[in-house]
Amino acid sequence: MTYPVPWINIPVRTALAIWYQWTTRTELPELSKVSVLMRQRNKVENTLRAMQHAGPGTLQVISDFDMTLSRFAHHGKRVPTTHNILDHRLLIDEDCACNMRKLLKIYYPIEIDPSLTSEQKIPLMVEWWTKVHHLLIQQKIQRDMLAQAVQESGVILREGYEVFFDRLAELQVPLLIFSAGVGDILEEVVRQSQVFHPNVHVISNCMDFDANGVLRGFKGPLIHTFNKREGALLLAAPLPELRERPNVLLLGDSLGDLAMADGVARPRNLLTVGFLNDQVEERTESYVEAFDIVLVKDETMEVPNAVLKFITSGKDAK
Ligand SMILES: Nc1ccn([C@@H]2O[C@H](COP(=O)(O)O)[C@@H](O)[C@H]2O)c(=O)n1
Repeated sequence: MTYPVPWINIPVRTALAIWYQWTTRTELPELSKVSVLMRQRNKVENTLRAMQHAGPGTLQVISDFDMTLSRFAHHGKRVPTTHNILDHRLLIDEDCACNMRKLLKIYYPIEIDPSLTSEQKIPLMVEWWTKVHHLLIQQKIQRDMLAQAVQESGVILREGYEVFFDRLAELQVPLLIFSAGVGDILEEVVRQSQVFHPNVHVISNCMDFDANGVLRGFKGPLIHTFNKREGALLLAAPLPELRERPNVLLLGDSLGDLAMADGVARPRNLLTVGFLNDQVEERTESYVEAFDIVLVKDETMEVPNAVLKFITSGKDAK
């Protein structure tokens, strides 16, 4: 007999902990779905209660963008990342597109390879991002064309994203989108999805345009998947909206995303949710070890929305 278990390769201790979490009651029924894995459900529930008790006024949400707020796949097809949205004839020529795809084929497997450490990956990620940004700058991309490229790209946010963004806005909880993607594209996706509310802040690789609106470089320090700690300390920590909020709900799809909360001064409670989209068997163990809640091949915001509803349904919530 076969069972629909997506984590067959994990140690017995972890498997038993997950089994226990499925067979006992929880205050959040969404956490009992088979796609939800938790190493320590008690810790998750205690953190949720502590955050609920502290109220939404103490909460901030920090989220990655590509393949976290945006979907990994839709109808069996990969959804483009913000970098891949730029692969549009309005913006770049065939040669450049071909080179970018070649680089993706080389470096993406390295990015998600569970047998390599972050230290081993970092120089290669810097190489990838630098080469791609260089190719893009040579294309003299026009700012005015970005909106159309996004519109025609097929990018799509996770099911239930409206509830997530709207609830945060309604409660005035800051949402920091911290992305190693392309900031201008990310912002356009959020804008076209009609959820770019005033509580949304973006840290990313932002394009630098000349007076004629032509791309001439990227502003600020390069952000890749595995240097988000530096970005958090340098760029997120000074943001006044986030400084006095010690409770953090963090969403990511890479182990590197866990560093996005490193800039939070005096953190009190941190709840981390990891979307495990790709190479599931190989990466389940490391994700379950690293994230509090792991969502396996889940293209929805169902669990983050349930968590958010729970945290913000206590005192001083609307
Ligand atoms: N040339 C590139 C470089 C990176 N990517 C992908 O973008 C993701 C980074 O953005 P986050 O919002 O997730 O921080 C990363 O996971 C890379 O796979 C790309 O597609 N092309």
